[in-house]
Amino acid sequence: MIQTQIQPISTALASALLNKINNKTKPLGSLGRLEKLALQVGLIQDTLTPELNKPVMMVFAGDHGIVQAGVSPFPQEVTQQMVFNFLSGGAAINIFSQTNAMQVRVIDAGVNHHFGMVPGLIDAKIGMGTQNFLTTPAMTQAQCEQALTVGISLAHKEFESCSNVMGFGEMGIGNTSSASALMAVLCELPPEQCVGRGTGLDDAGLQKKIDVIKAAVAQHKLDAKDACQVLATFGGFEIAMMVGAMLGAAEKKCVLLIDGFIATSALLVASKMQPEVLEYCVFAHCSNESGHRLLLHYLKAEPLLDLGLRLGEGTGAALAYPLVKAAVNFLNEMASFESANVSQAE
Ligand SMILES: Cc1cc2ncn([C@H]3O[C@H](COP(=O)(O)O)[C@@H](O)[C@H]3O)c2cc1C
Ligand SMILES: O=C(O)c1cccnc1
Repeated sequence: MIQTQIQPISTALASALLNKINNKTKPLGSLGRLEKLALQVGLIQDTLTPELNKPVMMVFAGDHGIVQAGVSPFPQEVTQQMVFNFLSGGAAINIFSQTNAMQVRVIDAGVNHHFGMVPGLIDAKIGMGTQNFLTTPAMTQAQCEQALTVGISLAHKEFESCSNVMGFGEMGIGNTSSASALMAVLCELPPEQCVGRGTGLDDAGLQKKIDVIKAAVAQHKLDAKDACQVLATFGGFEIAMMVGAMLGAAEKKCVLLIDGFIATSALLVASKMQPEVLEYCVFAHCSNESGHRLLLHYLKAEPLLDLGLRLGEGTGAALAYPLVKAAVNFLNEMASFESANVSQAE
């Protein structure tokens, strides 16, 4: 059903890259995580001189029927209001992307609003928000497949316009509930460990959200191995499209910048479909959303930043991008012991 073929990254240049890194004018290993990043990007691009071109931040927006169960403190219309905010450049993701020279794409994957022709908005609407997954699957298999296919082609389009580094962000009131349900089923974990306060639920709100996710997981009795069905049942249109875009980007050997809890839940789904996608990922940060740390641990991912963010939109991914750039730049531009005439350790 998935039309992507992701190659495992070639390790042919691993020792040459390590050699290049180790010969830079610094004590062995002293650039820590940046050295691992430089190696990863070199391997992804299969070159000793990687380049990061046209970084793009793809922000997928969609609405969620599960909001009817009272799982978010914010009303659903915030999703469409934030889409307008993204388009006029006023959201956190606009500011951080601009800070780091990343282009922002705003994609309507399934917001419950008729936008009509709005300049700058990519119309990829699958539906007017999902169904309430407490009672029925969030979307049909056909809608899920359509979202995946469109996501793949959006990433391919960016690659064809010369982008080889892509960040993934989202907007959708209620989507931490989707992400929690996806995590609980696919990681086979108790919902309590996967549910957090989202945009700021109080203790009673959190307990209610846990009860809702528990009831939904119990109601659908899904097979953890059927990632497509799990995605269709609990996903949002923006999450499903992000899954497709991640697979499409990895197929083209791009560097993927993975944001917070929701983007990581999309990657979890993608990794169940094609595990090789993980080799292309840079895990930007650990969100304060309860569940993200455990999800990262499950994926054996080491996040770069831990800033107490809990926003989404791609903000963590945009903030981590300069570290990836710094890694590539040191690999390409830093002097070696030989070129700078510096003595090595004895
Ligand atoms: C103004 C505003 C801007 C946001 N930007 C991202 N989110 C984040 O919060 C939402 C998920 O939280 P929950 O599941 O609790 O609704 C998503 O839209 C996510 O991107 C926002 C939320 C709000 C209110
Ligand atoms: O980590 C995230 O992506 C997140 C956390 C809380 C609310 N929205 C997004």
